[in-house]
Amino acid sequence: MVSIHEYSNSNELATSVGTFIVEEQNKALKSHGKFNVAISGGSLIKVLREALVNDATVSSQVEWSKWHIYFSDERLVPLEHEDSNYGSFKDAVLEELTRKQVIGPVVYTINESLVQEGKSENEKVAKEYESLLPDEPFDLILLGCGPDGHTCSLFPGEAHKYLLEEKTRQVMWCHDSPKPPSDRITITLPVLSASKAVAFVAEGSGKVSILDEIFNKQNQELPCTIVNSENDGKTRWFVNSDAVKGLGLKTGKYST
Ligand SMILES: O=C(O)[C@H](O)[C@@H](O)[C@H](O)[C@H](O)COP(=O)(O)O
Repeated sequence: MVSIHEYSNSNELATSVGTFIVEEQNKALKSHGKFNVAISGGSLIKVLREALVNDATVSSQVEWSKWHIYFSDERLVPLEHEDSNYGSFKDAVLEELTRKQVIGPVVYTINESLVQEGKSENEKVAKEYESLLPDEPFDLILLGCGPDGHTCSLFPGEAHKYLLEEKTRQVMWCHDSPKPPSDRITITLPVLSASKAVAFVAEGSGKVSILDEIFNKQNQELPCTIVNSENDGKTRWFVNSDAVKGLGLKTGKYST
């Protein structure tokens, strides 16, 4: 069963996400001495800042030097561009670690020089990024949920079916993303299915109707529903009360 953890307050939600991440970190360190985690862009990054940097209890337990951080999807723009997921994560978290003189994680970015060469290099960017992925399954993949039910840069609809149907490649690319910017890379469903744990974070009243589609109507055309179905038992959703208002879902707090 997919667990849904609901919080009325955003700080409480962030603390809970942070506690969960530390728990997964500790399991990974015990089993293989490092923590391989993939993160998404969008509002998740603000939650990560709150959870892993601002929250004193959680941040004191994060062993950053043992983290290997990848991006579950990345926008194909220069790393300093305001749309770059790496850039947002750097501004929100990495710079703060530098300021505090914390030994930081290893962070795997796209090859920026290929991005500058333009769309013709998208496939190469994806292939190179795939070659950086860990040999073993991810310990944790952290996801967001778009208002159309996309996650990573796996979008619903005919035009993007090829992304969902990919069975061999671990990283795919697209040049017509419905959410700007248009050119992106994304990990694929087999990578999500292999991951030891998967967690979504979704906040705000703007998510109610898509969460209704995902959880109540179980719309199997939606990437988020597919991830839930393929990863049943190891998937958690951290939501705030506004995002699930009136949906009648069975929710409970996360506990270790
Ligand atoms: O790079 C991206 O755009 C993301 O990885 C994307 O999949 C995001 O997680 C969702 O669109 C949810 O975004 P919000 O949490 O901001 O709604």
